[in-house]
Amino acid sequence: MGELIIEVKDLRKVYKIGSEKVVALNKINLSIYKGEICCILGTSGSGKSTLLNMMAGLEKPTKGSIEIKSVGIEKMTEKQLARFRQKHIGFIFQSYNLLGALTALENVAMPLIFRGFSKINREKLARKYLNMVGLKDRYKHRPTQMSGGQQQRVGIARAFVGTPEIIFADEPTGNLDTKTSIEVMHIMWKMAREKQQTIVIVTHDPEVALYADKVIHIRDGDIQKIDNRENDDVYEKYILPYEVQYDEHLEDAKVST
Ligand SMILES: Nc1ncnc2c1ncn2[C@@H]1O[C@H](COP(=O)(O)OP(=O)(O)OP(=O)(O)O)[C@@H](O)[C@H]1O
Repeated sequence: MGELIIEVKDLRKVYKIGSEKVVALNKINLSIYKGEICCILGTSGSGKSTLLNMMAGLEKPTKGSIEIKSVGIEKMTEKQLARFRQKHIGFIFQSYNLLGALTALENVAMPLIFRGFSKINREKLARKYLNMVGLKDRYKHRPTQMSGGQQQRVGIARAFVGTPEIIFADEPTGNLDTKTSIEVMHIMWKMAREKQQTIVIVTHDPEVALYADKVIHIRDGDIQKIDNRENDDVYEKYILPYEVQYDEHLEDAKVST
């Protein structure tokens, strides 16, 4: 089965609003292995974001445990958590969360500051990752000068640039049209596979879940079922055909110029 990277045991989260209790997660048990592309799929209010936030150590559970690389993160202090996240985790957000005053290059280079890279190496790596997401000609652009799809590609480059072992993505295609969503899923899939990184994606969109090796169906705070797919299956069904189509477009472009 490979190396266990995230293990969630008997996880429960109850929010209290005044005298009312909302059970956001009931009793979640879950194992995620190194290199898996996972989707947490469910409708609005099912508990997806709560689960992701707890796996990322952004919220504390009411009960239960979360182990990442065999370390119980629910027991860590805020300072330990911050260091742990900087070292092992990348984030991708629905609304991109880029810094508006910075260029694409500066946004991507940002996580490398905390990892102790020199300025020259930060910029070199940031350029490499912007090239990988197809933004070779956008280094100097600021977020407002880019489309949503381009901004999310900057977000992806920023999440991957420090080669974290785990990437958490909360509705990464939530603000994008279908064509751009496919593009973004394609890029994330390829980048994660290249270095055997693990991705956990929260989504309400079954089309996004098509790219996952593991789909965790969640409803009313409970896991309904978990579907596992063969890695090659996703590649042959969704990645390869997209590349063939993309290459054809390139060929067309060559012929017409
Ligand atoms: N900070 C909070 N305080 C009180 N209740 C909360 C809080 N966060 C989430 N909830 C409740 O917990 C339940 C699960 O919410 P959660 O945001 O995890 O669902 P979701 O599946 O991510 O939905 P969405 O896609 O709409 O974000 C919901 O009933 C929600 O109202």
